[in-house]
Amino acid sequence: MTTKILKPARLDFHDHEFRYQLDQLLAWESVSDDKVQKTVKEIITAVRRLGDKAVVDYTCRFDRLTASSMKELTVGDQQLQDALHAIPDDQRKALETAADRIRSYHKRQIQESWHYKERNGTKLGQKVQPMDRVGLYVPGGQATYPSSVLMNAIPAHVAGVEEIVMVVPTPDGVINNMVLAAAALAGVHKVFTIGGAQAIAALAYGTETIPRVDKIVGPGNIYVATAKREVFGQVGIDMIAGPSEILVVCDGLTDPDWIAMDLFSQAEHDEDAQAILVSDDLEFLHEVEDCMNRLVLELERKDIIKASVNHRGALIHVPNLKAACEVVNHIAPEHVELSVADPEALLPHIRHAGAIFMGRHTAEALGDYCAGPNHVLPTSGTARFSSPLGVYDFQKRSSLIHFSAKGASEMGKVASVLARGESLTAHARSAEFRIKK
Ligand SMILES: NC(=O)c1ccc[n+]([C@@H]2O[C@H](COP(=O)([O-])OP(=O)(O)OC[C@H]3O[C@@H](n4cnc5c(N)ncnc54)[C@H](O)[C@@H]3O)[C@@H](O)[C@H]2O)c1
Ligand SMILES: N[C@H](CO)Cc1c[nH]c[nH+]1
Ligand SMILES: [Zn+2]
Repeated sequence: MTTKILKPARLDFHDHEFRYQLDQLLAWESVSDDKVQKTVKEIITAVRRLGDKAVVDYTCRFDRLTASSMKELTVGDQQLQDALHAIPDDQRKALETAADRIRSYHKRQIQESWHYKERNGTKLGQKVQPMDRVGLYVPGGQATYPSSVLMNAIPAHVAGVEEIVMVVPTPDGVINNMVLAAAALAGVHKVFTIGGAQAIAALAYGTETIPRVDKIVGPGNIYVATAKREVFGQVGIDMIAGPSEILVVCDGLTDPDWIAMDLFSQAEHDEDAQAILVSDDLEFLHEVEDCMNRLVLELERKDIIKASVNHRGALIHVPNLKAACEVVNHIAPEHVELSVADPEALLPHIRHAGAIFMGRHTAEALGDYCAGPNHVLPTSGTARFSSPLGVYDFQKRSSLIHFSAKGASEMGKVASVLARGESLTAHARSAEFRIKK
């Protein structure tokens, strides 16, 4: 008998410790890890004090480079265009197809300015405008992500952002041409080959070379996520998009090989990634575990998958699919696959998930690349209050208020009473000056 290398946790909905066991598995300790926070704070302080020099030093240390100035970490326009021409035809076509689909999906998210007029001529509304300058974080530590370039940059472009600055780490100095080609295709304006907390700090505070941005978006590892949380307030951020997660709900009738590989598709991102299968068919859970143990041997990233599945993976037995939806809502996963005969019937019960993949044929991997919706999604339960990255993340709103003389006189009386109730007499008198005598 061969020993199984993958041993995901086995949980049972009816076990009296089920909630406790599940919460233990969900805790992503590293986010609040004191050591990570200390490191990130030190990096941010150094970048604020020393600018480019600190960015270059940390980049050399963490990405194993030998650069001596930011010039060596800056990618010029010509290099982006060269990369676009250098990649093989099939890669260029796939990037273009994905870009077209992402663009056409995101165009539907554009928010327009609006206003209305009251009877006395007063006009009220909201002016929607793009941000001036945004920073895109494209991860690059353990894998390269041309798809994340498209997912970050296209919505920014559709929103009309004037300047799009991208950062991407290049460990050991290896630059991925497809990443640069995607940046050229998506209309990124500036690219720096830096990553981690030093890149986030540079975008948030600016350095001699790196312009300070208004908002930083994009996924990343614990250092990136912790740094984004730390600089929030100085700049806007989109969400905490950390290690990838997949939760598959299956009625036991999908090919177990498909389900095993769907789980691996997210486990292979990161040792901290999380892959969970929930089913009302106990026999099917055993079958999937066997498939996982057979298929993992064929995969290049088996070590990462092993760490992810054995530390954070789970096979959960539930009494029925309604209970499966309760589990989904408790976890609020980044991705949920409804691999069941009638996904529409389950949909009304799903309240919290970054993206919902409907039916046996909808592999989550399609959403990662080319379905059209964004793959930058809330993780670690934050789908309870966060949404996918979208055009709305790159637009901001200002209220519009234009009183007619009659409107100012009428509302002046209301404001006066409220202001005096707050003992703010300058407010009251400012409103009262406009009341018709
Ligand atoms: N949620 C999403 O939308 C989404 C999309 C794509 C990827 N992801 C996730 O993004 C993450 C990418 O992580 P990654 O590591 O591959 O790349 P990354 O670019 O996020 O991190 C690499 C950087 O981390 C920093 N770093 C590494 N070790 C460090 C240390 N000991 N001290 C200080 N800094 C250190 C370095 O500066 C390095 O450049 C994965 O977890 C993946 O699952 C999420
Ligand atoms: N699954 C990731 C989001 O969690 C996105 C991605 C990019 N490439 C492959 N997958
Ligand atoms: Zn993925």
